[in-house]
Amino acid sequence: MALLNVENATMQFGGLTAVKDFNLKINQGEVVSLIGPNGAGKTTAFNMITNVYTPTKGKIIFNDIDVTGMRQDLITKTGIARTFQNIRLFKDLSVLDNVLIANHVHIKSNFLEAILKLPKYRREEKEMVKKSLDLLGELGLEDLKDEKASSLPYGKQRKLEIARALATNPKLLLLDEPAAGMNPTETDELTAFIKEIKDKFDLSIFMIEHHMNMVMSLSDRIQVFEYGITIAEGTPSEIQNDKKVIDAYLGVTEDD
Ligand SMILES: Nc1ncnc2c1ncn2[C@@H]1O[C@H](COP(=O)(O)OP(=O)(O)OP(=O)(O)O)[C@@H](O)[C@H]1O
Repeated sequence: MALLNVENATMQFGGLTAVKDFNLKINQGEVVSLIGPNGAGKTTAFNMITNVYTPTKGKIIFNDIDVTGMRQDLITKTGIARTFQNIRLFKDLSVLDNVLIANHVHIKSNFLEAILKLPKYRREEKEMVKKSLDLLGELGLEDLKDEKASSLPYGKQRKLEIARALATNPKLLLLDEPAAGMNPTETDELTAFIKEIKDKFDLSIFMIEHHMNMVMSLSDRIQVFEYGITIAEGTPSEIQNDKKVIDAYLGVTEDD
């Protein structure tokens, strides 16, 4: 059984069908990318998987669990983490605090134990700080731990956002346009970073991205959306040579 199975997921907003009969399988260790013109429904597909929107039809099965319509924090606990098109950080908090907050999804102490700072909570908190520092170390961000998130250069903010996602111990990482706003050098660096974390953390990845060099170099498979419908799927070379895709998208994209 694939790690992620999306079966006929459909999302309607009033009279608009943003995504229709979306089917996707991602196996353990695979990188799958979703491409398509602006407004094709890519982010909506992510939003159905993470239940920002509950699909109007269809199912999302992750790791043999039906997560369709499940509370977002519980979906995170099953092992799905995501980043957003527009970076979402606690801008006034430090790098370390940003990761610590994400880590709290796994805290076991109850509310009272936390409020009263009972020994169990204090012990857990100490472990969380250590885990967060270790993670920052593995990602090469440890030196920045005390910096305010908003003071980091853009590329580092992206990495911090990914670090926050990794702090929840995901099996599947969803990246929504991770290279948005990056120049070719930054994009290459991010591509290498994603390859590195994929291996280090044993991840499967589902990514939306417009930078075609990055998509082609990272993806095992690519799925193409147009007007909420899958018009093609295949390996990078199959997609690059698909006439429908060239007409709908590749021919007109602003590439790097
Ligand atoms: N909450 C919503 N309510 C109504 N319509 C929505 C909502 N979210 C998305 N849509 C519509 O669904 C369609 C798909 O949007 P979506 O953001 O998923 O596209 P996208 O492929 O991610 O685009 P982009 O590349 O520009 O991010 C668009 O027509 C959009 O206006």
